[in-house]
Amino acid sequence: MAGPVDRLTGHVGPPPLGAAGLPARVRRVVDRVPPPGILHVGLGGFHRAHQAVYTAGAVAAEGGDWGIVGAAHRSRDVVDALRRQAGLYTVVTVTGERFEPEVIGVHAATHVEVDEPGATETWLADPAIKVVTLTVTESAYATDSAVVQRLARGLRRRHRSADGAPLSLVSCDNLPGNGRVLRRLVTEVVERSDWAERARLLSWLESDVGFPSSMVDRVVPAPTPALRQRIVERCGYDDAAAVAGEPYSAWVVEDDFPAGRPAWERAGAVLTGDATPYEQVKLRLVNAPHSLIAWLGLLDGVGTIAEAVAREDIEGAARRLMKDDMAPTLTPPPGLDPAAFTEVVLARFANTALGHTTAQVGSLGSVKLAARLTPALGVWRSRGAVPRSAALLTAAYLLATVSPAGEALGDPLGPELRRLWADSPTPERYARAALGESALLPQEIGAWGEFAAAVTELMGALHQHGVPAAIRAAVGA
Ligand SMILES: NC(=O)C1=CN([C@@H]2O[C@H](COP(=O)(O)OP(=O)(O)OC[C@H]3O[C@@H](n4cnc5c(N)ncnc54)[C@H](O)[C@@H]3O)[C@@H](O)[C@H]2O)C=CC1
Ligand SMILES: O=P(O)(O)OC[C@H]1O[C@](O)(CO)[C@@H](O)[C@@H]1O
Repeated sequence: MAGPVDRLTGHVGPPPLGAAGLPARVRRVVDRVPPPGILHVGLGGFHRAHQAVYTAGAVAAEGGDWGIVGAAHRSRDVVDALRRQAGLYTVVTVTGERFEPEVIGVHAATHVEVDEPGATETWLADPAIKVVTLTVTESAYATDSAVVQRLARGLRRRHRSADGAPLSLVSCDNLPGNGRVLRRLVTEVVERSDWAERARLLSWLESDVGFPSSMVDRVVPAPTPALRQRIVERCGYDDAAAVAGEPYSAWVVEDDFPAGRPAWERAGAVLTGDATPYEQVKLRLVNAPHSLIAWLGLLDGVGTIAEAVAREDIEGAARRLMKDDMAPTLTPPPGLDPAAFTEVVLARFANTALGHTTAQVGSLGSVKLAARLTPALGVWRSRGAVPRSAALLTAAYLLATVSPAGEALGDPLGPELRRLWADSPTPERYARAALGESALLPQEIGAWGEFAAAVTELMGALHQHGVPAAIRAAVGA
């Protein structure tokens, strides 16, 4: 089938995905979209290239009614595309040499929450839904967030109308103990409510609702128009919901599913009793260096993670952060060697085909630092030793946020930090104000004099002498 005709040029565009059969080189993972069994909140790129891929693999291997209902928050783009494409979209695995498209078709329904208020709650109350997954960014984890409020209301409806059918909610955001955090937040919303059935609802949450923690890992940059164009060229169809990701992918999930789950292990996921050691490794040996590379790169005007890590000084700084300051705070899961893992991570970041921008990884800095850095700092403080690369990470964040690139990073603390910088535009005064007064680090760490001194010194080096000199000052390299 031909695609749309351009009214000005008469040019016939490529057909949309789903309008005709797939080219032989593009595999469709599941033959038919399964009936709904999972509700996913946050229909972003990561979900499409991670949890949906594992679910497609599980359904292909073992079947099951595990179709996904995808809830987008505000943007219609992905929902409209998936509706047009009968739930199909392409995930392309990319490296410099590889371009491997696969078509996923597990989304049974989609909606946009702001356009269809109540739709997420209605699905949550439906006993066909046995699992809820979430990728809503770290900043949505607060009792007053729309996501958490909506989940609490939906669970209340389920408790009433579906006779309390059990289910599990799986956070797939990068937070330590993400399942426990989510359980605590939902519980707090119910506790503070004036709902008459509050006590019964709380005991049902305790007994019948699982909140497994999970470790998620795959670099999935925001999709670009260039990716869409490449798919037209390579696959012969247009796909407005396509997404690209690296070959590496991991998912470790606590096996707490009272109503059952897809056979995700058949697609490579690890089901475990405790995801904590995996989460710690992920946050400290993947996310923390990712952030350091992003902020150092941003300070030097470097656009992508791959370009930044191609610089020997920045790669060296990331390696030292992992080796000196992060690995010694970990109890890794059996079989994981932090030194070998470090090299795997650096090679992943060097993937030039991803085009993962320093601005994307550098966004929402204060929220990410709380998950990626603060717990390790607590360990160092109790040992009485100052982690120098972690101080460089903090200094790079603080300066990048007040740099010309800073405003676009969308950090909730950004406006306050820019005000502090405007009031005290020297590294010394700014560092003191930022570490002392803001909610950047918990008070006990913000008030850790030796760490603050190292941050101040390294911010001075970054500001006056630039990135390479500051890296040398941090670790003597
Ligand atoms: N992109 C990646 O490589 C990885 C992402 N993640 C996690 O997934 C999260 C999302 O990443 P992407 O999908 O790449 O980002 P994205 O920007 O493509 O998607 C974010 C999604 O979150 C939704 N969202 C944000 N605030 C919301 C709210 N208040 N209510 C409902 N939905 C809300 C948005 O609608 C959007 O669908 C990350 O913040 C991270 O926690 C984890 C590992 C890898
Ligand atoms: O969340 P960020 O910092 O934008 O980074 C992109 C993603 O790449 C990863 O580090 C790789 O899994 C994710 O954890 C992270 O979310």
